[in-house]
Amino acid sequence: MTDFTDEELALDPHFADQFEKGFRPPCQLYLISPPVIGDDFVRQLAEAFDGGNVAAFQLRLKGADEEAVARAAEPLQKLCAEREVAFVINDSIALAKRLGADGVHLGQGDGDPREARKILGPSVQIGVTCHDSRHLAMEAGEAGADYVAFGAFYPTTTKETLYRPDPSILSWWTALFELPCVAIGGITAANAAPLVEAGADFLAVSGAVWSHPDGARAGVTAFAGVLGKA
Ligand SMILES: Cc1ncc(COP(=O)(O)OP(=O)(O)O)c(N)n1
Ligand SMILES: Cc1nc(C(=O)O)sc1CCOP(=O)(O)O
Ligand SMILES: [Mg+2]
Repeated sequence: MTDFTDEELALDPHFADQFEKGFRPPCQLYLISPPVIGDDFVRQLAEAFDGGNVAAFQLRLKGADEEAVARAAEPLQKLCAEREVAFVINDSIALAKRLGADGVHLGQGDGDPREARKILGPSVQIGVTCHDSRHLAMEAGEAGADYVAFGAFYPTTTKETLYRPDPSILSWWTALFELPCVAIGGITAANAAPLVEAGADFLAVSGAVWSHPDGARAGVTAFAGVLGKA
């Protein structure tokens, strides 16, 4: 654990200089699977992809054992490859390695990003949960993460959450660092605008897509109006 405060890090020009300032692409959608999926989920995911541009898909099956996640992953990973959507495994560096996933998402208790990099190599995307903490985000950047995730910005029934960042953490991050930031937690097409305006590079969304009353395709399409409008 690096021993310095948020304030010290924020003022450290060397740390900030690790990331070149430059062009930020428009905010994109990062789709998170429901925590439990049925046999029909490949079709639902294809429908979601038909609804608009999705940059990444995270397979997040909480409580399922590795074999079950690996079985579920096979057709989903194939579909993602066909649609040029990055396929990200939640929680498990070992499973991401075994499947040849495009990325792994690590919570604060899911493993060390430096260890993940050693195991997965330079081209696999490593994301790190940073809750509402500038300090955790700077540590993740220093450890070689490819993105940092802040949340939960809004109440959500998908996961029990303890943190509620202000959108200004996104503008603070993007003003200092080129490393992409992800906003997550209770995000809908109706409440996403402040996050996009604050500089989120990705909106990570689950419930608003999978529980959309008109289906997952409409759930993705609903975000078209707010994405990239900062
Ligand atoms: C993009 C993204 N951000 C945050 C999380 C949450 O990760 P974690 O804190 O490890 O919680 P679980 O998702 O494992 O319950 C995420 N999965 N994806
Ligand atoms: C998986 C997850 N992580 C969060 C965090 O705050 O780190 S919130 C969350 C749930 C995301 O699903 P929904 O879009 O349905 O709220
Ligand atoms: Mg996790």
